[in-house]
Amino acid sequence: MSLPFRPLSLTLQQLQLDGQRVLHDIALHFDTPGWLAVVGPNGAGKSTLLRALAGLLPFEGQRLLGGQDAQQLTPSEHARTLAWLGQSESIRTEGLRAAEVVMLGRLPHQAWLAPPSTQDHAAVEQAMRQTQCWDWRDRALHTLSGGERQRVLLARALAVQSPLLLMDEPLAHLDPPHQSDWVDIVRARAQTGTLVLSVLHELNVALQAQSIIVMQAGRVVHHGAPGDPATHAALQAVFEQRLLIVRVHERWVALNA
Ligand SMILES: Nc1ncnc2c1ncn2[C@@H]1O[C@H](COP(=O)(O)OP(=O)(O)OP(=O)(O)O)[C@@H](O)[C@H]1O
Repeated sequence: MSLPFRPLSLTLQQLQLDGQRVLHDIALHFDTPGWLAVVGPNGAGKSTLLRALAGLLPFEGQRLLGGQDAQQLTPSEHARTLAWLGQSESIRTEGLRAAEVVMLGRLPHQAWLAPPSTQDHAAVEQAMRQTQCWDWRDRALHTLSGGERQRVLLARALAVQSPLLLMDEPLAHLDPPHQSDWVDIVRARAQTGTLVLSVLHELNVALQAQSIIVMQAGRVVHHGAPGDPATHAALQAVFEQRLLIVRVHERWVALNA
């Protein structure tokens, strides 16, 4: 059972990496569950923003979780509250079976050295069935294809059952049917009290989110609904007017111009 939803806020004056200012002047507040997409051109700062929101990078500013300084939470409370799926994650998985990798998502729920509970096993099975990787639960992760592996890593993030779920390029390696499945999964999670923040390069998937955060040159330049003409204008501006956004079968679709 997931924890109750907690609002997440970020007030960031600046974030530097190796002495370079990568993000600046960002204020974001998420006070309801839902699915949001972060988009923008290469190098805009999307991954860095998501890492800052996840508490993985230090910055000048403040991050609040449930109204309190996120640094005040214990590591395991933080890990139960916020699950993270990184871009092209390289975890040391030699010898680990897919189900064991997904079980890593349950660590924040387990007492020190205690074996996984019935609830942990149920959460792993549910997540692996959702991402359709249960059939290869006994296979070593390194023997899986890129898309199969990504579905296992996605299951690991889902198995945490956290109220906040941050994913950087979760659709990497996924074929179109599994991209559609991912949309169904995050929509279902959003409806049951989870905030899903996802960095996406696939604009046509991002346009199905509840809300879109548009970034350019280290800043958030727009935050709005996918059907809002202001969102379309912001997307066209950051992508140098090289896309068209049109309505097809009740959906907004981005076409290369
Ligand atoms: N360690 C670093 N030192 C200096 N600059 C960095 C470092 N890591 C990233 N950057 C720079 O920070 C900027 C933002 O990078 P980030 O990965 O957040 O962009 P992004 O929007 O996710 O890009 P992409 O769409 O290409 O994945 C880029 O210009 C990048 O070159």
